[in-house]
Amino acid sequence: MAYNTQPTASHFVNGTYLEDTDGELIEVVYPATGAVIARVHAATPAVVAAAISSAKAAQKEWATKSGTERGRVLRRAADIMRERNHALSQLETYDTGKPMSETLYVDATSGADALEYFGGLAGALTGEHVNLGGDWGYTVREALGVCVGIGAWNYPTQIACWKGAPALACGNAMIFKPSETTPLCALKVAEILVEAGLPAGLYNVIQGAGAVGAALVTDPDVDKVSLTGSVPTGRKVYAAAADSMKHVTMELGGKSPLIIFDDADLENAVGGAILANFYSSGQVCSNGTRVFVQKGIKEAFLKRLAERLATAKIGDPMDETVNFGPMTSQHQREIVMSYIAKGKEEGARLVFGGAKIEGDGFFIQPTVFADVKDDMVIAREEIFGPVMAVLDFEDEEDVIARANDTEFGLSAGVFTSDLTRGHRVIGLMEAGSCFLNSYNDAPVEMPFGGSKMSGVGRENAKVAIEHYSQVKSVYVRMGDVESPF
Ligand SMILES: NC(=O)C1=CN([C@@H]2O[C@H](COP(=O)(O)OP(=O)(O)OC[C@H]3O[C@@H](n4cnc5c(N)ncnc54)[C@H](O)[C@@H]3O)[C@@H](O)[C@H]2O)C=CC1
Repeated sequence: MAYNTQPTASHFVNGTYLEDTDGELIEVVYPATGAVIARVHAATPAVVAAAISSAKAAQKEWATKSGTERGRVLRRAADIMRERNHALSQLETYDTGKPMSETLYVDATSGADALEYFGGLAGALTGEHVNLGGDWGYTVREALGVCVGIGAWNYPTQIACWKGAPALACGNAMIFKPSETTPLCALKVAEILVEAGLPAGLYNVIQGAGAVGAALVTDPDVDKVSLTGSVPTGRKVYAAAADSMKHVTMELGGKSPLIIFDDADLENAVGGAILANFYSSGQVCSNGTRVFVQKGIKEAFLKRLAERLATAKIGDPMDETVNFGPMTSQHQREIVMSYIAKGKEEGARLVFGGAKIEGDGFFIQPTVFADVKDDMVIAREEIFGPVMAVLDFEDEEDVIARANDTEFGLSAGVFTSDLTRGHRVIGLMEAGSCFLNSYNDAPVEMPFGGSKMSGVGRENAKVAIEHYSQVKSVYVRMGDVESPF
């Protein structure tokens, strides 16, 4: 099977597709060709209200079901996603431009993993008994209510599931607003959940840009907001949510360090640096874009990196042998090109790529700058594209200080064959998601998220349950009440 790129309607609310053509038109562009492949409309206030009221109405009953019952629905949805992986991957490729060689293995697959994992966990959610010496207490893990998920454009299916699965497992409803750049795949997630038996209203998808996101974040009936996006948007959303004391999860940007010591296995270090910079054409929040390479291995590293980059197959993302696709939007390509120009202007040494690939799609060559200095713009700001900055270092203590000298704290990686040193250095990294002799793995069993300006809270793993539920404590007195009056 293959999905139509044009969805049945723009939104999915209360168990079914919903259209309101009064909303602003959003054209969906296939990044590999620049062709318009679908048209949707931003949610009007009426659509936002319908999404919130249906979520609110459905959530109460959902929360009364046993975890096992809720989990069963999520696990069924995971199975359906896996059965339709090819069609979902194709749609994700149309939406994002990421090559099929990635989407077939990472996007719907990772979404299904989250549904399966939290589906399995749902039945195990319990409170605690607390012995108070005669009296006693217990705790109950309760749902928060109506949760809002707001997504970025790089992993639309995955983000829709990483937020939806723990929310639903805990007994919440979820209203998901995809990025206006990639609106298609979340609708399929909603369709599949309903097919798997999810009652209407519990997973709604509405389209739109920042204004629709802001309308959701400020609605008094919304109890929690989980955003995946940039730091500037995170600041706005966090502030807006604070006004009514909503719970938040913030998965924001980064400028993560990858430290390569000269005793590292060269092939693995080069492979790690490639995964840390060029997967999804560099549009990955956790990318290790500041690659600190110890002097002794530097020339060998750069030589082997260039050799391996020259074998990247760039082109039609639907061709399953292609492994490097376009940027997701024309706008993002312009941003990345301006950073490449800045790198040249600041005197970094361009050792690979650096140019647009002419044609209708939004392609850029994988790009590497060497001799980058810590204060250069390309070493300080998140580029969100295929641009690696290689920085030199000699001393362990020095590189730790430099790696941590950033407002971000999403990820960090270390390559070394000295495991004692590896753990010592990783232990000192100010980052939420770290990698030792690896980079960018994101299994659902591991927490994912950042420290410092890169975020608040964690997605995935058992810890996500803490962010989609709250604890009620109940004190039980076994004797008489002693009061002063
Ligand atoms: N830490 C993580 O897990 C990840 C973080 N990211 C980060 O996302 C960014 C790239 O994604 P973009 O879509 O360009 O980010 P963005 O910040 O421009 O937009 C993110 C989402 O927020 C919405 N939005 C914008 N203004 C809003 C407002 N005032 N109120 C509510 N919602 C609003 C947008 O419509 C979009 O859905 C990068 O900084 C990247 O590092 C991306 C993927 C994963």
